[in-house]
Amino acid sequence: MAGTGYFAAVKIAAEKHPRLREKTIQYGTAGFRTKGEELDHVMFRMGVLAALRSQLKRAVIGAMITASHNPEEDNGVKLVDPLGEMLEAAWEKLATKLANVSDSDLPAVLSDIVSSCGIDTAVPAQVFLARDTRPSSPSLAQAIIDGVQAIKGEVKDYGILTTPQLHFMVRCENSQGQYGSQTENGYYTKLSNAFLKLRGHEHQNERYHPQLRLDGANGVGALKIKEMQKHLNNSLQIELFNDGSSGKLNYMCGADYVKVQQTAPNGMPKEARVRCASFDGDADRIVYFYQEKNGTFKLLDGDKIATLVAGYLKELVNSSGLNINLGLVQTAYANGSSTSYITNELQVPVACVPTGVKHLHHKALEYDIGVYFEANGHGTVVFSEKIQDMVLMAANDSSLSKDQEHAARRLLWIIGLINQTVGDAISDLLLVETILHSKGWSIEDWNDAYTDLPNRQLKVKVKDRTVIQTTDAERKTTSPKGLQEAIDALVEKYPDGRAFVRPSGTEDIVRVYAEAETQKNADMLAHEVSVEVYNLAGGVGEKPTPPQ
Ligand SMILES: CC(=O)N[C@H]1[C@@H](OP(=O)(O)O)O[C@H](CO)[C@@H](O)[C@@H]1O
Ligand SMILES: [Mg+2]
Repeated sequence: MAGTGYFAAVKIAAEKHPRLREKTIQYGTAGFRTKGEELDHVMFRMGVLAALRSQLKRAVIGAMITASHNPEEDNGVKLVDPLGEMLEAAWEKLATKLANVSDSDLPAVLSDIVSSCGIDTAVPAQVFLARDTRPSSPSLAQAIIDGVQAIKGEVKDYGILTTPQLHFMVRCENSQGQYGSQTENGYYTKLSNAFLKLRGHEHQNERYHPQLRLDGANGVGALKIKEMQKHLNNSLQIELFNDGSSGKLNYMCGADYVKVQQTAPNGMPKEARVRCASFDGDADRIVYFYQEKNGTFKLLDGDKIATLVAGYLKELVNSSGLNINLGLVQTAYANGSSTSYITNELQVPVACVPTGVKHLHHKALEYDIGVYFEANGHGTVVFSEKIQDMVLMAANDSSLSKDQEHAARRLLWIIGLINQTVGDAISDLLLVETILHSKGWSIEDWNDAYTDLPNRQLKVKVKDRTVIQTTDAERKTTSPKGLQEAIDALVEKYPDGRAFVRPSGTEDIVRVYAEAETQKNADMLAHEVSVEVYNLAGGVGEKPTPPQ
């Protein structure tokens, strides 16, 4: 087993990447994320850690440099586990510890990790590396490379990729090609082949038109959708805006801006009834939107995508006659109308889990086919191995009826179209376009399936947000005393009222969510709940002010 001596080379390499500030940094739900200039030592150390994890798992580990929807000056890093999933929770703690130790303690802490995890340092280490388009990313990538090489690991540097593309590469490599080929071209080919088969020869179908306007958030998604388009044989015509040629990354554009501000991004024409979509800065989220004739903005977020996808998969499963259990996973932020629609109209079981993609992904794996989406537009579908084999057999089983075989074949192609590792804006876009095309729907038809309940999200600053403790997938509070009773009494006053509060995992605030029959009531309920949080959970600064 390696003692601190083994890490002497790390100590020397680390001198190029010193920890300049005492500031503590945490591996949160989305990895490390802060100003780009504060991350050099963190990247170096994550390079070392990724290499050690590669040795432990005897598999390739991914390192993605991105700060997603954050401003351009920010940056961050997320590590990717062998099957393309997010880093295991126990290692998030190790990552936090390693990022925060002093330079001189680095060898000792690494040595501890090696012995407590039982890592064989003689195993070759390999790390797949990629970055988004931020100006700080190239030098941070070099810091990761230095980290991996400090313990003689090997790096495959993909340069610029979307986050889900890197997850895809890691999965392909560790599945010995079963999932696809671990190149950019392999990614485009796999998804576009499936898309073109699903689309057939007709590009237009009833009220579906193959024209889409896309807001690329001035980020990596814009570059990569252009590449994907080359493989689509003009069957989908994407008009790209905010492509990064002049605008700033995520500035007044991108999926997060559109979802949170409930408005169209800058830099795009405002034309009624045109189908539009928006990617976030690293292209792992997507939302759709359009303007009504009277100018009203309509958002089709992760809940709308989830219901569209779950409904379509349910139809295919029924037509195929296969015995498959299909479920949908949401969080408490899912609009109440979407949950009723899925449960009552689509008759698909719904599970609710705490916020954070890893919780959704984990729960979705319990179903044969698990669909999951956060309201903000991050989501995908996962298929069990057993079901993938069953669908493959059925798609080639000539003893089945024509309808059954046809449905099984479409299911098979859908499996090929989906990036199962993580939410993927490009793959989700192609999936939504496939379903709308198949149904012959305009974006308005899609939106008409159910009407969202008006809702409001607010933030409250408190001294210590950990005083708020929750249960029941964050839908109820257990502390501080009296808060849940107060929320219940407020909710009671409003028809279709629902409200909950939880401490954010990414910001130092408490989030308040409320929905009700009218926007006015949703705004009022959210405000009243905020006041209770402020009073009972140690609010700081100005008291929440009532809605105008
Ligand atoms: C209400 C909301 O949108 N919360 C977001 C946000 O988490 P918070 O813990 O709520 O800050 O960031 C997470 C990571 O990106 C994302 O998974 C989640 O959906
Ligand atoms: Mg993102």
